[in-house]
Amino acid sequence: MTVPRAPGGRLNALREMRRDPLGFLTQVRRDCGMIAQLPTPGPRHYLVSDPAEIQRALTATGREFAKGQSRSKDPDQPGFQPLQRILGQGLLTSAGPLWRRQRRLIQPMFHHARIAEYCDVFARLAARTGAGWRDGEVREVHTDMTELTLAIVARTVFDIDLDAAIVAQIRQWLGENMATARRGADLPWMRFLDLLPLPSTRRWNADRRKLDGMVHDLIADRRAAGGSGSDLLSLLLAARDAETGEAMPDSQVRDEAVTLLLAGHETTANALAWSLHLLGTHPDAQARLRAELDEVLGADREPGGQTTGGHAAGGHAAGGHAAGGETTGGETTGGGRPGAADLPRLRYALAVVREAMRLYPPAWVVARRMLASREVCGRRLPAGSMLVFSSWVVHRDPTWWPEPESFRPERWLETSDRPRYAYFPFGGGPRQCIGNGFAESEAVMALATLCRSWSFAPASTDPIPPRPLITLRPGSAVPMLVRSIGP
Ligand code: HEM
Repeated sequence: MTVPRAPGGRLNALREMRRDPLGFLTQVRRDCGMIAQLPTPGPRHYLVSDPAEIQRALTATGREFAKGQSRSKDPDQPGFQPLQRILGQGLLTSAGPLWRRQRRLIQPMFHHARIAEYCDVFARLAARTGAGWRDGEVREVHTDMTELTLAIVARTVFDIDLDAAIVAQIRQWLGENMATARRGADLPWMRFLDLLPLPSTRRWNADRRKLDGMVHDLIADRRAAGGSGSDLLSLLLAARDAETGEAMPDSQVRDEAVTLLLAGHETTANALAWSLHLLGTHPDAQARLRAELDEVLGADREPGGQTTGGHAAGGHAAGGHAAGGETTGGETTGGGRPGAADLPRLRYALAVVREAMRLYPPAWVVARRMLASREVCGRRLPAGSMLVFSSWVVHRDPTWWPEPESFRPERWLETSDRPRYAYFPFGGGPRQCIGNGFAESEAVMALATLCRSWSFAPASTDPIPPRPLITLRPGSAVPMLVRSIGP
């Protein structure tokens, strides 16, 4: 049985896929069913939308699937992935024994007990973000959430401050280079543009050199200080090869550090920005969340996350005016701030985060290369084929989700017999996101802290289109009117 192809002729389909990837993939699923061949040049790409097949591929532990495009059938060879150009051989993009060793080494940073320790930092830094706001002003919350999540990962994983130059450099890199980073993702020949002195390539190279220099300075500082802390850099610097006893080369430490700084904040920032947008456009859900926060954290609160000392976070107001919600700078004094012990009871808050990631999955597509010929959805596919799993498509598939386009956090509090892999924002199997538990706790803590002291309403009626780059970002500013909630 042949696999259906995206209709409309290959060139037209390719143009459409590049113009509107989300709409195109959704249409292909609708027209062709659970499996369809995509119009990409080079190795064959198949869109697979059956949760059982997605589970089979992602959770396979043998030598059947690998990450990245390549002609190689060796699972230890990392194939091409656009992100390698910035992340090198870090955890996200490496393969084989290197990946296994590094995953074992880094995993303890993300153990449950460790995340519980981080919860206080999540809430404290979220309160600091709120402390920089004024009652009645319009905030661009995607920028605010990006600064917050970057500060969180910098503090928890690296023990460095938001004000550090490297944090500013990462922010600049992300702002200016994300489109270049995706170069070659679906048109392999575009990778050769890297060899031409285009302005985008020159900017990319200059920014990358700057970023590398900063990471190497950070490594040198940590090494000079004895590297005995419990943060990731100290852990990587202290690691010794079991056979040779050698330390990890600085280039590997650099790749892991940049991977975690990048993978650890961009995705969560998107999840939080979409969550606030959805709460703003669904006042009932926002009211229900606030009722849960009052019940779990107590009704006493400080208006607008009022603060009492130190320095408030700088911010990105999108206009508006100051009116009350005074800050005197610094860390908030508490006022019923959530902690790790509250997490199990913040069920609606978690439901909001999960529902936001269902509708706007930050990692909207995951792919695997087949190392051997096999049957997928009843069709035999050749070795070397790329299977493409789009959480955007599956998370909105009416086969699994009643009213798929509606924002309904309640669905996460109901029992359901939908297949496990009808929802896979963090991927699955051995290469599942290492920051899965970290990200969910962080998002719940941040949302609980902010929504406890502030209400959110959209400041514009313009719809916010999703922008599918490497992550699914809001395609425009997300301006929200923030109002301080009195005690
Ligand atoms: C809402 C937030 C997040 C989402 C949606 C997300 C999503 C994902 C997905 C889908 C993958 C698997 C990719 C694949 O199989 O090809 C992944 C891997 C990864 N993520 Fe996340 N992530 C999030 C937050 C984080 C955080 C907070 C960190 C670290 C602090 C992190 C670090 C990583 C790393 C290192 C990998 C590679 C793991 C490996 O291959 O062993 N992520 N993430």
